[in-house]
Amino acid sequence: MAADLQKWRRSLPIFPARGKLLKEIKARPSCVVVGETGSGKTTQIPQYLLESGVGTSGVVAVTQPRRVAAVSVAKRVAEERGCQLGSEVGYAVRFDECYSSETRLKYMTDGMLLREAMSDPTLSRYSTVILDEAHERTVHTDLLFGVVKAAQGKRRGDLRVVVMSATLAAEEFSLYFNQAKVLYVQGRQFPVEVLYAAEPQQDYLHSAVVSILQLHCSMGPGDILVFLTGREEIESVQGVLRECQSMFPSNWQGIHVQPLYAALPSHHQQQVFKPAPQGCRKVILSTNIAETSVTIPGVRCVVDPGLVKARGYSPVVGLDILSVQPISQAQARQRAGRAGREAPGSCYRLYTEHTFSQLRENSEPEILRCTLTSVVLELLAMGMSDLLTFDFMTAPSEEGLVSALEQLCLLGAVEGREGKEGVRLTALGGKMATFPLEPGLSRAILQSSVSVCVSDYVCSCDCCCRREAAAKKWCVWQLCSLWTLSSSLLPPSETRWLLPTRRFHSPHGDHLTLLAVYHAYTAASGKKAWCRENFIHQRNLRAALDVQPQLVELSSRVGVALVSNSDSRTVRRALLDGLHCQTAEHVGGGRYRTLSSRQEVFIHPSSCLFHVRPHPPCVMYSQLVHTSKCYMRNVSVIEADWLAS
Ligand SMILES: Nc1ncnc2c1ncn2[C@@H]1O[C@H](COP(=O)(O)OP(=O)(O)OP(=O)(O)O)[C@@H](O)[C@H]1O
Repeated sequence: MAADLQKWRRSLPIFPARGKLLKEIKARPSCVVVGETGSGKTTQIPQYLLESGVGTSGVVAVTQPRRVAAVSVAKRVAEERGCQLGSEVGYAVRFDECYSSETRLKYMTDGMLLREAMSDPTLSRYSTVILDEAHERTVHTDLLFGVVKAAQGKRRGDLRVVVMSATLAAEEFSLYFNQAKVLYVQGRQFPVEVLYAAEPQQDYLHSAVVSILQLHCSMGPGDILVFLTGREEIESVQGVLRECQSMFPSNWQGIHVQPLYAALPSHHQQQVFKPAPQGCRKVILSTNIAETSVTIPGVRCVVDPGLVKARGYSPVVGLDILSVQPISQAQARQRAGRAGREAPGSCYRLYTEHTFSQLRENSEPEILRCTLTSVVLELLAMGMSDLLTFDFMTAPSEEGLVSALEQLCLLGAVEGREGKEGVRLTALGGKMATFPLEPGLSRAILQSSVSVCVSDYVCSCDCCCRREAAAKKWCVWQLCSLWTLSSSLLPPSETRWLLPTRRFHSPHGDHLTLLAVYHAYTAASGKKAWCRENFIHQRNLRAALDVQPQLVELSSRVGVALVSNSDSRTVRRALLDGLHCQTAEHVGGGRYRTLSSRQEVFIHPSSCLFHVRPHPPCVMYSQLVHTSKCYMRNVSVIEADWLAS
């Protein structure tokens, strides 16, 4: 096996360029590598560096925009090197780490490296930082550009930076890193035939289902990867396929569906990399998290409806809204690239060639289209008190920065002059930055820990967490751990009202419903059977619980005692401390208006408050999603007079 893999490595398009790449990369502090998808950038360049001895002077970090890619690529590279994952090759993603003092090559999400930079701005542990999939321009990658450049400019002249991109538009990266040399890797591994719809499709979900069924009947061996926009769509397509299978078992029995989306816990995501059961064809229904870096073994065909759910800042609401948008041409190429990784493949675009030509070439940098509250908190935690001097590759708008500062001021995280210069992080802000959560959630945890003190004891270990739950104590921090995976814990919205989980519905809303599910699960004796009966994903719930000890540890690191509360009211008030900008009042007929911007919003059908009558007069929510209307997700009832205090 190891010998086969070595042969395979030598057959990759990047291999002939190995010597030249190493020479160029080692000769200069920064360079940009551009290569087609599948040429071998992500898996091979870090190994070449390791083999040339670079890892001995410090760890080689490779950043990825997404968890699933960081974990799956680390596994693959460990396999290619014949080592155990966590030894020479490891990974670090939010709430899941697998590396040791032996690790020389670490795949990590861009967010994780940024967190390390907060306590170690010169990244002293690393000899080389490889910023992969740079063309995606996630907020965290953009911030890392500034962080590594600043580190090189200070005491780390020896820090080597490699920016890797699959698009030819490398000039911007080169200019930013002081005219860094651009190295081109020729060739892709296998051809991918791209086919377009002859006419625009009215209903892309219907077209996706039809394409899957037709391909299943007509194509040879190989798996199918379908890009959809979110969990709801994935589950509805999965449902339709299941119905087809039960109605026409002889035709469709061989289809083995695997969902893949960000809120699925890591181990669940990793299932898609396993082969389909004997005699079956894997059909992977995925969001855009499978778009870059990942190789899903067996995939020969991609179905691409050309859409993505992305967040965008709404100046009207003053918050990010998730909505479905057309992808860019670069994304479409990345998607097609997933089909030609192990053999020639094909990609069915469910839109016309004309539509493709109208798509924007590259995605707009995320930093230009999201709220900057977390970004500003992270920058301040890294000691960048003058936001105007931060060397952004693409600077966000001044209004965006000011509005983020205002939000952080309201959350008690910053103090100082009104404006962008000379602001300081408060002690609370410093603690908030320690948690890898939205600033509002961190604030809620800290607030409940400090002032909501009806606790009977202080929790400091994992088994305490379970005792708290058994005693049905309400803990904001436990809730936050569930929240990180809330969208994958409960059954899909359209069936939720018919299911036994309905009995956990709290009249106070979704946050306490989640806690009620958690309490019932903890108290259940046969947990597996309980989850089956209640349509709860046990592994997802366990993954959420695994987050708890980490929150406990982070809290003790900032000198905070996590406490429990005996009533749900106190928990909601603590949550409101973090979410007070995300509140709305009922104005009649199920219509709500946000208190900050008077935007019209509705309770999402997945919420346990959706059917509640009369409508709660005042609510807080954790997210806005725009589909046919603007919906609030994860909604809880609050009392209007709490807002005044
Ligand atoms: N988990 C895996 N299983 C099987 N083959 C793999 C796996 N990961 C990578 N490969 C093989 O290695 C090749 C190179 O992958 P790599 O991720 O390094 O390419 P890349 O140039 O970084 O592409 P992209 O930008 O699309 O990620 C793939 O085309 C595939 O053939």
